[in-house]
Formats: sequence, C-alpha cells, structure tokens
Amino acid sequence: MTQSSPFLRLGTRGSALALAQAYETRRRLAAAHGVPEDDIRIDIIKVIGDQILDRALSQAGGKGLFTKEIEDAMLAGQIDIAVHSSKDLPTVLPPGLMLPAFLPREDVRDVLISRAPGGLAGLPQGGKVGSASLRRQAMVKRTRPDLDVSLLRGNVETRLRKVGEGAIDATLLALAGLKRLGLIDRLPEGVTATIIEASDFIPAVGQGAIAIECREDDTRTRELMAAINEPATERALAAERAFLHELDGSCRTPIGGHATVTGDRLSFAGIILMPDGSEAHDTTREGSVTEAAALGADAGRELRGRAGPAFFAALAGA
Ligand SMILES: NCc1[nH]cc(CCC(=O)O)c1CC(=O)O
Repeated sequence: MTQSSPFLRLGTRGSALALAQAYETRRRLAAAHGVPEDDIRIDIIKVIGDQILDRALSQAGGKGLFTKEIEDAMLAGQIDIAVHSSKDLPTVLPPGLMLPAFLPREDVRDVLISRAPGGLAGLPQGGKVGSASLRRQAMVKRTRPDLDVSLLRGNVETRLRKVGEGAIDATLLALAGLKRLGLIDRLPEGVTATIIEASDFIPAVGQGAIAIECREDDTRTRELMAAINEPATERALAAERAFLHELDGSCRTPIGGHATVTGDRLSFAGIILMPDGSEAHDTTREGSVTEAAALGADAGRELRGRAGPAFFAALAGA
C-alpha cells in the first residue's frame, strides 16, 4: 500500500503519553487485522489544552480542550479514528461521533510522588502538594487538611522533576501514565512513588483506559475497531461515564468514579467532594454488566440528591 492510501488514519495529540497510547492502538490494530504497522498512519494534531499551562483547565472552558481539533479533523474526513485517554473525554461527544472501542485498561490507581517515604501520611506538616486535578486536590485536603495544595500543570517529567528538586513536597499522578511512559522504574534521584489503593482514593472516571473515537456513519472503521474492543473495560466505562454525566456538566466538580467488572458482574464506587475537602458524599453499586450505564446514572442521582442544591451552588461559586 502507498502512503497516500493507508489502511487506517489515526489522529492523536503530540504529548509523549498520547503518542504511547497511539502506538499501542496501532500495534493492536495491526495484529488484529494482519496489516503492517506502517499501513496505519499517525497524524499528530495540536489541541488548545496543550497550550494552557498557567491555569486550571476547569477555569479555561473545561470540556473538550484535548479533543476538539482532533474531532474536527475526523468530521472533515482527514482521519478515521482518534485515540484518547478516556479521562480527558467529555461525557457528551459532538454529534456524529461515537466511541467504538476501549482497550484493555491499565492500572487505575493514583500514585503519590514524594521525596519522603510513607505516602500522604509521610509528608511533612504543612507540606506543599502540587496537582492540576480538582479531584486529587480535594482528596488530599480531605485526608491531610494541613497540606498546602496548589495548582501544578505541565507534563509528567516536569512534575517529577519539581518533586526531585524540592520545589514541592509531592504530586499525584496516574500509575497508568507512568507505566505507559516507562517512568515508573526510572524515577528521578531521591523520588519515591507510593501507590494509593483505589478504595482509599477513588480514581477519575476513565483513568487508565484508552478510548477510540470514530464517525458514527463510518461502518468500515466501526467494524475494524470491534476487533480491539475489550468488553469489560467498555462496560466499566459505561458505568463511570453515566455517573459523571449525571453529576458534572462543567468539569468543575471534584469527582471520582471507578467500576470493576468480574465476569458478568459490575461493582461501582463514586464520590463527589467540595474542593477544600470539607464535604464528601460517596456511594457504591453492584449489578449486572448489562445494566452498567443505569447503575452509574443511579449512583450519580443518589449523590446529587444527598449533596443537595447548596453543595452545587457552592461549587459554582468556588
Ligand atoms: N489529564 C492528564 C492525563 N490524562 C491521562 C493521564 C494518565 C493516563 C490515564 O489516566 O489513562 C493523565 C496524567 C495523569 O493524570 O497523571
């Protein structure tokens, strides 16, 4: 096949993590369909979210900051699929687009990166923690109200370096990202990683899962993607995304949601918090994988009711 007519055209952001995910997707597609990897073209597309480094993404418009330009290229027919971190995907996609596949999920847990050993409990009194995630900021404050939690953006390597150099005492990262970048085994000098269990620190909706997006009317691509979809991850994501959809249209709610699938059973845990950790509401669901989305949505409605209008009004003003 010539370069002008590849088997498939894949669009991705250009970050190291995004590229690692694109390569994994290409590897799986090539193996599933018996084509050379070179026949799957990778187009790097710049997105606005990569240019915003000075403020929280929730303050910069929130939704779709990492996806819009890639989705536009797909709607214009320039690429066939987009590869995303599920965590960065809005719950409502632009009209005409869908998620035909989720790859087998990486580890969903968060990792505390610090110089002092012992995880959150080991951090010095009043220590500085940097994170860009409202969920991580709120959960840290909930367990350690004394810590000084502030905004920290930038790529994974920069954040690791800031901890190593002592600019901050700790940060939190997704173990999935560290593994995909091969960084978990080569952390900077003096820096330790402590895995935090998902039951103590509920991960972000979609954490660790790679999502493939395509056009609804693109039958060929949809059929090709079916071969790399992992149903257990797809079901877990259906529950988590339904939960998120029920609770947050703004991307400004500190929120965690995590589903696991064992055979035909699904377990879900979800939490919403005030940004300062002063208030939190959590719940769980157990049920059949066939009702994944309904379980997640129901958990979301429960928390919406329990938190009450005052909680959301306070968030809007936060
Ligand atoms: N928002 C950035 C982002 N999007 C996905 C990951 C990690 C990989 C994943 O969760 O799948 C990260 C970095 C992080 O949270 O440490």
